[in-house]
Amino acid sequence: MGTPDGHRDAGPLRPLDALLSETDEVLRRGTPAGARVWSTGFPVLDAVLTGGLRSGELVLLGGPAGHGKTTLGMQVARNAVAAGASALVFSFEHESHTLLERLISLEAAEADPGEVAGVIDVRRVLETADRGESLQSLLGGLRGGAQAYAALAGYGDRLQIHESSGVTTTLERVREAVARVTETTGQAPLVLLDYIQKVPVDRRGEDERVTAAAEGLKDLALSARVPVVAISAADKDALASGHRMRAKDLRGSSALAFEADVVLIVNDKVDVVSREHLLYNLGNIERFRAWSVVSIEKNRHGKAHVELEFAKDFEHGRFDREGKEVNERLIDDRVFVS
Ligand SMILES: Nc1ncnc2c1ncn2[C@@H]1O[C@H](COP(=O)(O)OP(=O)(O)OP(=O)(O)O)[C@@H](O)[C@H]1O
Repeated sequence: MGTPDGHRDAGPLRPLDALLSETDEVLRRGTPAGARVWSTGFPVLDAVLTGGLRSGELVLLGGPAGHGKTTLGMQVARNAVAAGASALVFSFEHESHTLLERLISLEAAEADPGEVAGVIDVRRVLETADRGESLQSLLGGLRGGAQAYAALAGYGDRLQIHESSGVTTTLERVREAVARVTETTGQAPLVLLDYIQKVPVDRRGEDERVTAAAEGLKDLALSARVPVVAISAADKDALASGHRMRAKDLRGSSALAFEADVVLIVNDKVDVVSREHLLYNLGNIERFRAWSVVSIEKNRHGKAHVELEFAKDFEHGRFDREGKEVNERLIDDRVFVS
């Protein structure tokens, strides 16, 4: 039986000689024989991840509330689609029209990083329209709107948003939707799930539920040969001020960190730089507020404990793609609190 990326399904047991000839056969067909790789669209992040996100991987994206997890996840999904792949977003948090408003502005800014319409401009135009005008014509009135509309329309069904429910969107429904998108678009999608603690699982305690959800998503990544990027909420204690969020602060953290292949934690730079950078140059506080630090805390196929920084452009629902390694010393855990 064939699989989405052309590997022959020989069942779970693989003698080495069969594995060698199977790999040889795949290569001779002109197909890559390893995992499929989805570029994140962020060159420095791709470099750390040795190319991008891989089929079979569970990637956790954590961080304190409101610090850009959804923004980063949506941008990675959009970048994959812009590069010709497909993506499926399970959104337990936002309605699809809210994500569409962000996507329109993000797309406009990606085409022209100048003074294009922000998310708020897009929302205002859509919410106040009352003359029966078409979406294309409304967006045509916004700077960058026409290009954004054309790009999004061009993606067609390769980007799909699933308005998920913490009651009915079980792992089984997630699995079915991935299979459906694979079938209709002809390619296995990058999967973004926002967020893992919302997936309904029939277990008692929170840790048990998160464990079951993480196991289920890892299993899905392997069996459907897709990367699953799961956004994760922080534990209550980690939300206290003066704390650098780490993988151990994710809700249900022990199972999450164990199951995940890659763990990315987003923090505001101003919250995580060592205090000497703030004390002796007060201008740094304002400068650091404009940046987020993405810490690669776990990376099964490459270097871990790398700190990257990206300029925020939340006004356009995005981060600047040209990030870099953080130069400043970061605090380890607890910040100095006077
Ligand atoms: N139009 C806008 N202009 C500027 N900032 C905005 C705009 N819209 C949203 N933001 C900010 O962007 C930030 C990132 O939002 P995002 O939804 O990505 O965060 P998150 O980490 O996923 O949050 P949560 O944990 O609440 O889901 C938020 O702090 C929000 O206040």
